[in-house]
Amino acid sequence: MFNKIAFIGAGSMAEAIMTGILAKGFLQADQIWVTNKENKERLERLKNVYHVRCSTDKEQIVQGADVIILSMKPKDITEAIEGIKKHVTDEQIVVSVLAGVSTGYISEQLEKNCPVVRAMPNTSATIGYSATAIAGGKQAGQEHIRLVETLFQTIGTTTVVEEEDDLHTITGLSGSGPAYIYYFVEAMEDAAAEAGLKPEIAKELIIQTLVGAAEMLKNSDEQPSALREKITSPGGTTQAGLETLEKYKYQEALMACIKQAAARSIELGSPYQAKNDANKLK
Ligand SMILES: NC(=O)C1=CN([C@@H]2O[C@H](COP(=O)(O)OP(=O)(O)OC[C@H]3O[C@@H](n4cnc5c(N)ncnc54)[C@H](O)[C@@H]3O)[C@@H](O)[C@H]2O)C=CC1
Ligand SMILES: O=C(O)[C@@H]1CCC=N1
Repeated sequence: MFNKIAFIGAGSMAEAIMTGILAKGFLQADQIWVTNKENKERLERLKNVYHVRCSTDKEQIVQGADVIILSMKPKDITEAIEGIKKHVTDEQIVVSVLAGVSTGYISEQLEKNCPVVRAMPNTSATIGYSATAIAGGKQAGQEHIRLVETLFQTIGTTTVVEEEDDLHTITGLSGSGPAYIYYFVEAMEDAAAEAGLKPEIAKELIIQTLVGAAEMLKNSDEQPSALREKITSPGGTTQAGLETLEKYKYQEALMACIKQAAARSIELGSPYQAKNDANKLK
């Protein structure tokens, strides 16, 4: 399906995606080409660990790639596109995993008619468990979106959204989401340690509790609130715990967290809106 994929940006997200692709055998290592801004040591490491092709020669990276994955920070998008645009053709699919930046801006900077697709994965891609949301830009047809879905399905699930602007909320929800879970686990570990539990015992119990709750959410027809109520015996331990969370406004804090992350996505993308962007922020 794809003969060559080019990553422009060689950071943690690019690494997570390429790890997933390689683990699934979707592409061979020598079909994955990677470049970054100027960190040759980092490219050398990726080459040694994953046996992918690394180069600082942008033409060599981009030429003949079926898909070009933009995976730099939003602030670097303009310079990165400047570095590759003369090598990009209308036949290539450009995929951006950048928070906030619109497909319209990317098309405008590329000065090409190639399809641009925006994807928001998360780092669980590393083990094939990303929840990736995808939205097509103006030049992207259903066939391009489907091809991009096929690619991202190697690193987890894909969900196509009609409204590109929904990706801001999604970034705050599932793009950043794993970090909130890890933060939550840090607190559980600290609480266990303070109470004198051995870290390895606590870790095993915490992880299985998370996996079990996730599987319940996935497999049960019941709402999260109903599942919660089943655990909460009147006057019991769970009630005591939940009341404490309520006292600390836990739900309010989490909702504010997701809203703030989404607002930050809008903010990060705001310098990079296309002049004539149908997807311009309302
Ligand atoms: N880390 C995460 O969990 C997620 C990140 N993202 C998005 O992925 C993107 C990358 O994030 P990370 O991998 O965490 O960042 P990172 O800082 O680890 O990596 C960024 C990479 O871009 C390269 N770069 C910078 N300027 C460049 C240029 N002009 N030409 C070529 N390469 C250039 C850097 O050298 C570096 O290799 C961001 O836009 C972020 O919004 C999306 C979903 C999840
Ligand atoms: O923190 C960030 O900006 C990126 C986007 C989603 C996850 N990490």
